[in-house]
Amino acid sequence: MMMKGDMWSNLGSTMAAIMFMYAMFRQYFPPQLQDYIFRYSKKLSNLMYPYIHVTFDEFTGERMKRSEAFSAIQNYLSGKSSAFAKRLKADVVKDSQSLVLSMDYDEEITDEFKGVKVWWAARRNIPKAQQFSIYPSSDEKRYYILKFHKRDREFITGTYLIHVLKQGKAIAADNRQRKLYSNNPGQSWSGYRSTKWSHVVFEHPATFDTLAMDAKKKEEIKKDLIKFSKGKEYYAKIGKAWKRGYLLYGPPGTGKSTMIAAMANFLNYDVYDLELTTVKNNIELRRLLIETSNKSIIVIEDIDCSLDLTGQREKKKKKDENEEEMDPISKKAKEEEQKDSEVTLSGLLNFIDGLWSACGGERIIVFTTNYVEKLDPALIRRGRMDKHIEMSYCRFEAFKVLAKNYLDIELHPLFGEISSLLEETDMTPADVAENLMLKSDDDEEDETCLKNLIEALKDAKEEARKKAEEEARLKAEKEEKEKEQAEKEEKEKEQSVREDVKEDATAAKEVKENGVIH
Ligand SMILES: Nc1ncnc2c1ncn2[C@@H]1O[C@H](COP(=O)(O)OP(=O)(O)OP(=O)(O)O)[C@@H](O)[C@H]1O
Ligand SMILES: [Mg+2]
Repeated sequence: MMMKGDMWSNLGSTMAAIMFMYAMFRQYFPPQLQDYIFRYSKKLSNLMYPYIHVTFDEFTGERMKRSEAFSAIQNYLSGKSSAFAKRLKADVVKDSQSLVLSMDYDEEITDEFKGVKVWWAARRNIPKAQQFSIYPSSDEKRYYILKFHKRDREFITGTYLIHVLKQGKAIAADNRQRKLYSNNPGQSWSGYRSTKWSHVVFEHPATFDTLAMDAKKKEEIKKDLIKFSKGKEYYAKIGKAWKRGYLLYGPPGTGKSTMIAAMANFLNYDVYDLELTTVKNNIELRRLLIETSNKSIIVIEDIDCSLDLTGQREKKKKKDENEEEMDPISKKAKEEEQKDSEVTLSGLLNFIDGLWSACGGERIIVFTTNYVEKLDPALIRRGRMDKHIEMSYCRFEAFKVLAKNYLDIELHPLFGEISSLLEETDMTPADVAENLMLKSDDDEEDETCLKNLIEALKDAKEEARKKAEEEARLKAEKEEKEKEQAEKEEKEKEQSVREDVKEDATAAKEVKENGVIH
């Protein structure tokens, strides 16, 4: 057995021999010959080293989009790593209830597929200046390296990598925790991985089952969404970008935002809630669009309030009382933040269907508004907003959904009265729902709720009647006043005509008598 001391002395003498040979080589061989020898020794080592390395960077392209391949590989390897790697990183996913393990940096694992062996390694490059920071660096570069034998090149590039991507995407779909993104005005775009979108986990409980609206209309929307989500080939065939625009309009409290949540839950999509008033200009708008991911709904709420259709935005600036006392840097940052947005209608139209809007695909764009008539026709024409959905006041069909959800009843003797009241009165689903909220666990409460609703509907009906009466009275008053004014004007006109005729007659008489013309 070799002793420790022997081993070190052997290693030392081998190193010394190599260094001696290198020095001889530099001294006695001419530079051209050195080059030649280097080139051939490299070729020789390539011949002797039979492996190929492929790198998969986390961020790719000029705009530094997160690579789909990287994410898929990460997911694929997470399953393998938890079984084989010795050092793992842990992450919480899916309602914070399960842990996903992935291999740690500088760790390597072996994978085997159809009898072919490959090696995967996770690496990262930390910029020198930040190597000693305790916080994760935003410029850190992460990548995976795949190593395989060169004889397997065709199999790996043709079959294995496709298998990895497919599996990775399937695992991602299983673990997917949906997100609600919002654009953050404070955040900067410095650092190549930063984004203005910040997110929280999307956990809205609304579904199409709980959405109160006409059943036929609901089915139609669901069908439309399914057709869209399965339409990749169809959209490619007809040469259209894979996206669809929905315009939801109706009075406040009729379920427009609830519908968006139901759509996202139905399709399992992320939601990007775009606050247009904080977007500085069209370029920033385009960049925000590019940074959205596939399978997402981009929402612009109250579009009529966020964009003045002449191209100028509403002035929102309020003078901050403390602004005078601020130091110059904070003041500049504040001014920058408060600057009026310069997003124009044409910028928004470009966002919806310009060339950039086609990057990625599988996106739904939803606009909501309370006043559809205020919108520029160019914004809502078919092709941009493909489907217009009116969210209206609660009628009996919608009420039945709410009664089932809130009180768990499908039939009740009071339904008849409620039905006719709902046909005569405009009450929003939000108001109906409020009346159906149980105030205690008492079983008798169902009936109390329905009676309360009937009272509320009667009050609303009475109020609407009074309002209509008042409006009719005001209208009649206005018409009476207009009539009086018109009569007065008519009389004055007649009077002035009469006076003119009289004056003319006097003048004619004077001419006749004196031959004078005034
Ligand atoms: N159609 C509906 N089905 C079920 N619940 C509804 C419906 N409409 C309204 N609601 C209830 O009323 C509340 C308010 O609705 P929502 O925020 O979706 O209205 P909105 O149309 O987006 O209003 P706004 O125009 O003010 O944004 C929701 O939390 C929901 O509980
Ligand atoms: Mg809303």
